Amino acid sequence: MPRSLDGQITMEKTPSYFITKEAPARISAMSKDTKLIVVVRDPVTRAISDYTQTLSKCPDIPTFESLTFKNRTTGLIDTSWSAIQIGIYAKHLENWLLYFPINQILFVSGERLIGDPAGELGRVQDFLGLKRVITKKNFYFNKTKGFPCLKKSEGSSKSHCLGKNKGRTHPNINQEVVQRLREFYRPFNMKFYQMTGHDFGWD
Ligand SMILES: Nc1ncnc2c1ncn2[C@@H]1O[C@H](COP(=O)(O)OS(=O)(=O)O)[C@@H](OP(=O)(O)O)[C@H]1O
Repeated sequence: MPRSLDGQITMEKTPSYFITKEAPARISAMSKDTKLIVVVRDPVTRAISDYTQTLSKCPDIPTFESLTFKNRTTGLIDTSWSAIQIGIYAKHLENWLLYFPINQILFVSGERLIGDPAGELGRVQDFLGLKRVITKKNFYFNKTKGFPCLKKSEGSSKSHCLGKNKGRTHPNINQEVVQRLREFYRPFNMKFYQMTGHDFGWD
């Protein structure tokens, strides 16, 4: 990580940090004061999104339904499948709390990031001790993309939406499988709400 000068913040984004066992110790050894931001969304939708991304690269993979279960008849979920494993947020968070206090971690709601991007980014700016420079005026809803996008900024003639690999259409998943996954995640979600002091409403 490059050093920051006074008045600067160095930021780095790596989605896999949150689930990487060695990451908290390494980051803490680099700087105990590092502020951490984690974007979390409903783990069931997250698993389907993850699967959609893999499917776009490898169209021949088995169905979501068949990858979900170790045993479809007994309903035993395959927790070794990364798409499922990553969504057990409480378990990953436990590992971070061995090295960082909870108030040094901001949990951003993936759902609110879509529904109210300015509100969620307001929380991010507050957490980082920044003036709220990004506000509602910076966003518009792009009907074609189906997501909020950034408005043109001063000096730039272009508005900006996230790329084609963000906001893909998800395949239809068997509702019984979705229900079973909801049951599976419920206790982990409850624990996560308790640990963070925030109900993300994924039920
Ligand atoms: N404004 C805007 N535009 C497009 N997409 C948006 C936006 N805000 C949040 N999202 C959601 O971001 C999801 C993709 O992010 P990822 O977590 O997969 O990104 S990362 O690759 O892990 O960095 C992506 O998931 P999918 O919908 O499953 O593609 C989106 O739901």
